[in-house]
Amino acid sequence: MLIDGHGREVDYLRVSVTERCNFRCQYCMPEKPFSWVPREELLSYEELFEFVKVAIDEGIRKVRITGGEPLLREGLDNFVKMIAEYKDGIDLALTTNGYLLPQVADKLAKAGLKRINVSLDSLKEEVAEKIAQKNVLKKVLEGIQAADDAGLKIKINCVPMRGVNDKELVDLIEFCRKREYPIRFIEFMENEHAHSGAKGYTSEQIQEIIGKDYKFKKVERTGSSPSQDYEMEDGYVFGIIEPHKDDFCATCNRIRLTASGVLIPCLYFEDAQSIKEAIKNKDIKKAVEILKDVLAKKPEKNRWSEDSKISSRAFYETGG
Ligand SMILES: Nc1nc2c(ncn2[C@@H]2O[C@H](COP(=O)(O)OP(=O)(O)OP(=O)(O)O)[C@@H](O)[C@H]2O)c(=O)[nH]1
Ligand SMILES: C[S@@+](CC[C@H](N)C(=O)[O-])C[C@H]1O[C@@H](n2cnc3c(N)ncnc32)[C@H](O)[C@@H]1O
Ligand code: SF4
Ligand code: SF4
Repeated sequence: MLIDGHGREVDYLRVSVTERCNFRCQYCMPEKPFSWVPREELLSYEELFEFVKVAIDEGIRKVRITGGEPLLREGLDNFVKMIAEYKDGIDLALTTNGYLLPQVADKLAKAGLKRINVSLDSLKEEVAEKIAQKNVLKKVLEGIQAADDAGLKIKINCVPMRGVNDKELVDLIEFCRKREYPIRFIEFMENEHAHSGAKGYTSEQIQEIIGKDYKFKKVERTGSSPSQDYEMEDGYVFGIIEPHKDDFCATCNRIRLTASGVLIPCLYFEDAQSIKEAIKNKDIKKAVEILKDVLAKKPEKNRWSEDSKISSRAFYETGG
């Protein structure tokens, strides 16, 4: 079992397999072109898997593959298979923008993937294009359908943006309710990499918008999810991820590994340590040592309310 410096059990590893992306979402990426970390600096799937094995052996029970856009990295189904076959009962999931799912959903399900969280910010072609800076909606919707047909459990993530998709929250809820997908609205987290004009909503404002059309009540928090759930009168549950608060940090159960081997103890903190050399040298003892040290130094909660209101972490690098 992995216990952090605040006595919390950490059993959730988020692994980013690439920082590259085929979208340029205005809340995540800069307007100006920028260069990626060179490919040779990334860990191979075999190397990432070496660390995943170490982490599972030490007590990780939930692994989420993310990015950038994880489906851009070739051979992802093999990576999924390696993890799925390593140990029974691992909650193995993926977070994706969905664009490439039509081609790969079935392969991923066959490889052992169980769950998939898809970002869907709009049901209008031109709005989706404005957010992603690319005409994406048709492929994303096909991708969600392909994942559903492949038997994957689906959740939808949406970042409400001021003056962009804020008129569509109810339509998005209806889309998800019909298909029995939970939807989570994520408060836009201000960060140095997002488009300069990007503005989001607080949880209270999101509730106010949804409250014009629905009655709902807060669901008591259980487990470690950062999402605060709300139940509608017919029992449909949607969530709001409220990163500007820190109440969910008390039950934080997660750490993050970037594609270049950096182990990040908290979404908000600059402190991180690399496991790259240890893994490349097949020094498992050292990898475990670094993992435990990162956990020992894991902060108690985010410092959003104390520090500057802009995070310097890039979401496409940490995997969200
Ligand atoms: N502040 C904060 N936000 C988080 C954390 N984990 C996830 N989020 C936010 O929630 C978004 C969606 O997360 P997902 O990738 O869907 O993963 P998840 O919410 O753990 O998914 P489930 O396993 O289905 O509960 C992330 O991109 C972040 O914006 C966290 O530890 N802290
Ligand atoms: C970084 S993306 C990586 C996976 C995949 N490309 C996707 O978009 O689902 C993971 C999640 O981070 C969220 N995200 C990115 N930038 C964000 C921001 N500034 N504020 C809140 N959520 C953000 C996205 O909406 C997405 O749900
Ligand atoms: S949120 Fe996901 S899809 Fe959008 S730019 Fe960031 S990594 Fe790409
Ligand atoms: S903000 Fe940091 S401490 Fe809080 S839940 Fe996220 S990773 Fe954990």
